[in-house]
Amino acid sequence: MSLTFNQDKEFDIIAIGRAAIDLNANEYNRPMEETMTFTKYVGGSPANIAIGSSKLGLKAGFIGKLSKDQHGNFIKQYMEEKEIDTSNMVYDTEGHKAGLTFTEILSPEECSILMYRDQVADLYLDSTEVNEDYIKKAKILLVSGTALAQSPSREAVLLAIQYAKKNDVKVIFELDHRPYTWKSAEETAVYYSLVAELSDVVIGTRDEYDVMENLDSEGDNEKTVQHLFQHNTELVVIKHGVDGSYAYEPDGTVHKGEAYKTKVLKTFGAGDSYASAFLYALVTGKDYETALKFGSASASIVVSKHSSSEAMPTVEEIEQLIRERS
Ligand SMILES: Nc1ncnc2c1ncn2[C@@H]1O[C@H](COP(=O)(O)OP(=O)(O)O)[C@@H](O)[C@H]1O
Ligand SMILES: O=C(O)C[C@@H](O)[C@H](O)C(=O)COP(=O)(O)O
Repeated sequence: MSLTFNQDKEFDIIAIGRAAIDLNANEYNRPMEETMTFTKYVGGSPANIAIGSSKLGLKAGFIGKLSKDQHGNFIKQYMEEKEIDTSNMVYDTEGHKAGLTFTEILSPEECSILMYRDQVADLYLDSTEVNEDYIKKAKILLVSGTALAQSPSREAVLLAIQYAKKNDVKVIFELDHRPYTWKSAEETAVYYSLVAELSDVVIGTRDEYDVMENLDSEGDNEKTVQHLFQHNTELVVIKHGVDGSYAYEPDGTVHKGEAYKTKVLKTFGAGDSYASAFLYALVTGKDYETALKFGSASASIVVSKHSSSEAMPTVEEIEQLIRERS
């Protein structure tokens, strides 16, 4: 049984949350202390997913707040160049800045990100800036967990979810846990659980589900999915890095997705590229096994490249990789 989407909707996906700046180390395979130059890309998990979706041919929109400066302008211009609707991206008027993510590539397997997110504009998105008439036009509302970290963004996202559920819009919750802006593990677990239980699809790594369940050790996938299926969830995706990923259905069916090995330049970007291609496959009516392949292939392509957003692949690139590895 596959998820169904209202095909009469104008947008395939509307994402809500941060659109920020990635600054990826040019001198890599060394500590960031030794990196002297960076390349600037648009970043922010929901923005990356919207960009990836648009590159795959989906009609994508975005709800978010931008800094009123050159960074905000760069983000908006880039997303418009990628044919994302930015009519519901608003500029901050209180001097809040764009989120900056500096990336460190110590080695292909050892990467870390340094996020500057204090008082960032995206967390000041207000409920009055969330438009029901916009959200109702979408097949999917993509919610990023980090947007729940602080008010007023938190309430804006909860309102967006209410609008989605009222208007036959599927809610996809990408857990996207970034500890930097949360006050406590307990608070994170409360809001992650609340939103996951409201969502039609939940996507995350095993570690992120452990955060949602406030566990000190690795949790059990079966227990995770059984809890979520007692609520509104129709599909649970649990990612395990290079070990692959699983898609769980309420009837007990489990689908396994293998990672496609590649020459890794950096490990970040995997999750956002995975999500955009996985959702592309779902929205275009492919089965879950194919959706897992699309997600894994997209991630494999992006981890072999320098950026997350700019590196998002086309359908042809994904299908070619799947064919080559079959
Ligand atoms: N080193 C890698 N090589 C190839 N594919 C990878 C690699 N790391 C991750 N992937 C793919 O990307 C998916 C998501 O990666 P994962 O690390 O689980 O999520 P996130 O990037 O959100 O932390 C994995 O299930 C796998 O298919
Ligand atoms: O989400 C962010 O703010 C940072 C991203 O822009 C960055 O590209 C990244 O870390 C993506 O990693 P992923 O979650 O593995 O896709």
